[in-house]
Amino acid sequence: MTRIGIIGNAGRMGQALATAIADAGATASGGIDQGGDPLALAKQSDVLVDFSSPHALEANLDAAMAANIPIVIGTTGLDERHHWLIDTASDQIAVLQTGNTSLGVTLLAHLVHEAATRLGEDWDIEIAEMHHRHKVDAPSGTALLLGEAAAKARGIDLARDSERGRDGVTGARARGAIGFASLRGGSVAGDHTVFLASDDERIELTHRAENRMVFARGAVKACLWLHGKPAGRYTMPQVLGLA
Ligand SMILES: NC(=O)C1=CN([C@@H]2O[C@H](COP(=O)(O)OP(=O)(O)OC[C@H]3O[C@@H](n4cnc5c(N)ncnc54)[C@H](OP(=O)(O)O)[C@@H]3O)[C@@H](O)[C@H]2O)C=CC1
Ligand SMILES: O=C(O)C1=N[C@H](C(=O)O)C[C@H](O)C1
Repeated sequence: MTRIGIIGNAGRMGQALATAIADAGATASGGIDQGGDPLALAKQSDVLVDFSSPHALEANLDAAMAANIPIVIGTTGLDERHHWLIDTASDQIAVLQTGNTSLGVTLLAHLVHEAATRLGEDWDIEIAEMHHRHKVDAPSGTALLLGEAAAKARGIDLARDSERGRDGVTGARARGAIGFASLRGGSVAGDHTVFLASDDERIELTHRAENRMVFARGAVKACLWLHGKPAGRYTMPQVLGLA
């Protein structure tokens, strides 16, 4: 039985992961929260799964490398340095990082890529997301992942060509930009809509997570798939056979 160590154990995702691990016939080898020892956890695990905080990422990657085991990173709010750390670690161990581990969002990203490839720049792309009142980062990791799918299809640089947090007299939207809007409230597990808006018509591609088990099941699938894989940076489409 694959032993999965949970980082962010007592959190909302940590609790969902415990259920998903048992449902999949794997074993939770233990779990840590803030102040816990990721290396001790890694030494008693076959794979780590991290749904905690960006502040924890470096120590978690170091622990996975020291124990020579793979790690699945679901934590969002990552910046360029975090991605550099992940790229560096993936020279040594198998790493999978994604803003959303659900099957539905993984497929949605494919659909967004397809739509953005086929529709020209006169179709404006806007991404709206809504999450529960406790969420601390915006835009969501999923919104950024969907934005990346659209940007890749259009051959643009998302960091340069996006419009985030409009407020006041912002001027008209820039042609070709990808816009983001974030709502927070209640207990919403995660809703995302990608709007493709042209003159006189509009397409809306939406995913709604009804609860966190969709993320937890996908994350456990990723853990089981990653166990035994050589060093490298892997993706959810690979895990789910959609690549
Ligand atoms: N990729 C995906 O599919 C999904 C990603 N997420 C992301 O996962 C993350 C966690 O979400 P959620 O479970 O809702 O958040 P919670 O706030 O409920 O849980 C976070 C957990 O991480 C722990 N934690 C904080 N800092 C550290 C640290 N330095 N080392 C170890 N553990 C730490 C917290 O412990 P303590 O209470 O002691 O601080 C807490 O138990 C977020 O970034 C969220 O966006 C969420 C859902 C799906
Ligand atoms: O914080 C959450 O809850 C979620 N975070 C992820 C994100 O930032 O996209 C995934 C999911 O939408 C839930």
